[in-house]
Amino acid sequence: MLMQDKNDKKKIAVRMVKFVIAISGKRKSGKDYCTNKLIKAFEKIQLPVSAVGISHSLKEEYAKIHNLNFGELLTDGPYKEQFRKDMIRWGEEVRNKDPSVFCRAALLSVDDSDIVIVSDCRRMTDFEFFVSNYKTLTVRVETIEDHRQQRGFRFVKGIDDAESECGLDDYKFDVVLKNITGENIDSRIEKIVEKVIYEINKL
Ligand SMILES: Nc1ncnc2c1ncn2[C@@H]1O[C@H](COP(=O)(O)OP(=O)(O)OP(=O)(O)O)[C@@H](O)[C@H]1O
Repeated sequence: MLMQDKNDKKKIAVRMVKFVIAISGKRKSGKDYCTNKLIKAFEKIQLPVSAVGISHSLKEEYAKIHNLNFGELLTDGPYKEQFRKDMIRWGEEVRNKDPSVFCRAALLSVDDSDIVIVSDCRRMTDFEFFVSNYKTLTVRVETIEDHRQQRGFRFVKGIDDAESECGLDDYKFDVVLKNITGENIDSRIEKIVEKVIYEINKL
């Protein structure tokens, strides 16, 4: 289990990955959308890349510990809704003891990819973990407020003003990726790919 052998897992995680693209952004800014674009761009030039999610690993651990259906927890249906509050509470409790626990777990799901995209960094401790353990490019996905709303965003007190949503607002990101609906972002994605290749070649 994650909590029992965390030191072993930390060692393994640090050994496996060559480069991390750490993506953050507000809800519905388009983190997943841009992650998929990046994956395709790397695949096009046959560079092995994996994408992982920190919240995905939290849900996986929560499901294991509570003997729940992990697949159902990943959906937005009523099953997840039953456990949502407790899952958040549990996640906070675990993170308070060990802030990078879910970051490490996320990287453990990677086989042997040189490049890993972490699609949902939300907290300063997430960035601190990746930046201090791996060669990392920090990316902020930004869009226009109206576009977030068109994509389904509605402000929720307690979520959109919480640390998990605002903790990285003042971070100095390596790249700010503008993801405006209707604009072709392919050249911005290619610039990131070029930056990553340049950094990897320096290793
Ligand atoms: N540039 C774009 N053009 C068209 N649709 C977009 C664009 N960016 C995002 N979307 C759409 O907006 C919705 C939200 O995007 P996405 O899931 O990538 O956001 P997110 O930041 O990962 O959201 P969350 O934080 O809620 O997980 C999706 O349906 C996605 O396909």
